[in-house]
Amino acid sequence: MSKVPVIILSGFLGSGKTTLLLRMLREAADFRLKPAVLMNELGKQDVDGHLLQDASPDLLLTKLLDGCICCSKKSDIQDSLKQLIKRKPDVILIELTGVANPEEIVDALTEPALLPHVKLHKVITVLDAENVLAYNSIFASDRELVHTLRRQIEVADLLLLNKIDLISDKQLKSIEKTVRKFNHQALLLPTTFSQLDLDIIFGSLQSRQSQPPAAAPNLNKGLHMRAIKAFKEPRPASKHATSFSRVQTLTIQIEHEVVVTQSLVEHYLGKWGKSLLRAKGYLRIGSKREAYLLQFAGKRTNWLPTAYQEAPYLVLIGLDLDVQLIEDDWNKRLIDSQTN
Ligand SMILES: Nc1nc2c(ncn2[C@@H]2O[C@H](COP(=O)(O)OP(=O)(O)OP(=O)(O)O)[C@@H](O)[C@H]2O)c(=O)[nH]1
Repeated sequence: MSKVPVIILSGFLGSGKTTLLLRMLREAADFRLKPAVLMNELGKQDVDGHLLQDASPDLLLTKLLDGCICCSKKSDIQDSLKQLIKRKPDVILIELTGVANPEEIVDALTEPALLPHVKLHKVITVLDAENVLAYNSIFASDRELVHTLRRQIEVADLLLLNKIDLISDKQLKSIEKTVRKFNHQALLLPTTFSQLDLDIIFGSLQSRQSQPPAAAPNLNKGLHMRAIKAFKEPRPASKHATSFSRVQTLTIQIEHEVVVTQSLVEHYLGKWGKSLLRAKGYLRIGSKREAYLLQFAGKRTNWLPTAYQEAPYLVLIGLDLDVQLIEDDWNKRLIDSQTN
């Protein structure tokens, strides 16, 4: 079965994520797409879930309430997504809480139970144009939050600079300049009420329904909207790079009998510098062939003994990774280590 594309919607509280999601649900049918939604809210009360259900009564919707899935509810992501996948959606939309780091969710998609079933399509970050420049000073005492807000911008494939009805042209220019310092590659669209031509998001997706997908209609031709930088889909570099996102995931499958050393793996991971955001995997280490769970984050590598018995593998998550180069480098190191 082909992997279900996943679109992650991130952005600070009140920026316009649900407004965008509602729009996407309303227009998905025009692209012959059956979407499913995983919704995460910080509170126990499910306000946005009701809005979605009202707008789209047959919606495949799962909610994770009362906590951010990138920390306390991480273990629930798998179960929720598996439930949705069973219902055979064409695309899964995940709306994060305003304080979530989208990287963490990309990471969760690479867990063994999900990796064969889902692939990242895009990370979309919605920014509140009226407030985005003030966040750094407002939250100066909370470095983690400032970091999270910056990562929401840095890893996005599409940035909506929303609520531009509330700012002047001069402010808009200044925000564009600042945002571009953190992400010069994403498509950056100024919007009001998260209105954009959804062909940008849905256009490359295929319906799983039997009928061939129709040419995607350009529903928003009349919108006053401009792309600040021409959008260029990254070309898949190898069979692994099936994502249309800048955040790429490379899975290296390793033969059962292959044994590696910790230093080989650590040198290998260290080579990719800032472009490597995260790595993890299950590997057999040393002459005793002991199984270890590898966790690499923030340039630190941790090894934990594990009872994992399946075939070893290594997952790398990074920004604009040269997947072919990384794959070739691994194979070369492996051959060198086995022949020495
Ligand atoms: N003036 C103005 N208001 C907007 C715009 N986009 C959204 N809003 C309003 O801003 C409020 C918050 O929008 P939501 O879409 O719920 O924002 P959110 O990011 O989902 O918020 P959280 O669920 O708190 O994270 C709502 O009242 C929207 O109607 C816009 O472009 N301009």
